[in-house]
Amino acid sequence: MKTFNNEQILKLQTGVTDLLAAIGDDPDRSGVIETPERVVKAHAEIFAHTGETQFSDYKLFDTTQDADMVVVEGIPFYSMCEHHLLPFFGTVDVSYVPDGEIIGLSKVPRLVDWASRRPSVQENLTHLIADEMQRIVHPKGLAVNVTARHMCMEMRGINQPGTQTNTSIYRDLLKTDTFLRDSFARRVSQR
Ligand SMILES: Nc1nc2c(ncn2[C@@H]2O[C@H](COP(=O)(O)OP(=O)(O)OP(=O)(O)O)[C@@H](O)[C@H]2O)c(=O)[nH]1
Repeated sequence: MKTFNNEQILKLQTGVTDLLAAIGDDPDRSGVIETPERVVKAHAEIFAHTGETQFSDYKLFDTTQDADMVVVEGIPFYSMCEHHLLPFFGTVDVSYVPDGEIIGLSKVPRLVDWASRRPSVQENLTHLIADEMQRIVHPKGLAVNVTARHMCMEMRGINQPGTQTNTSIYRDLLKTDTFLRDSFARRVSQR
């Protein structure tokens, strides 16, 4: 969780109070009187890694099994669209072919969580996860697949509940080796 300083807390609380007043609500009514404080706490979690450029909570291990493909699939994520500050959420699938080193398995969902907790768009989230996997593991091949629902498309605007969006990145062996690429694509499409 992020720790906001006093100036940030005051700005956030004032912003929420002003927003409530601006939409025609009464910021002093009992139901919302503590809302600015709650929103600060919620934002400290939701936007915990805003501005951070490198994921650091990982461990690597040596391996000699460098021909195998590792897949961590169906990792849930929740993020916030940077255009409307509304949630987008779904699942991430990550696959890589190690080149002498493997990452601790739990660190892949941790990386996804780290990347998600900032204002973003789905394409940039997909790239951030891929670029950090690349930097950390230096794999022979890498694939990242993100499937999401966007509340900015469901509860407003075009108003299309259930629409799913998909973004994917394939690099090196996972792009050029048809067996590896197709087996990853088949796994994630069958889920
Ligand atoms: N490519 C991409 N677009 C996104 C994402 N999240 C939101 N958007 C889009 O950002 C666009 C913003 O367009 P604008 O025309 O500036 O905003 P708007 O008037 O609210 O657009 P509508 O949603 O069409 O009503 C919309 O088309 C959204 O669907 C995302 O993760 N990736």
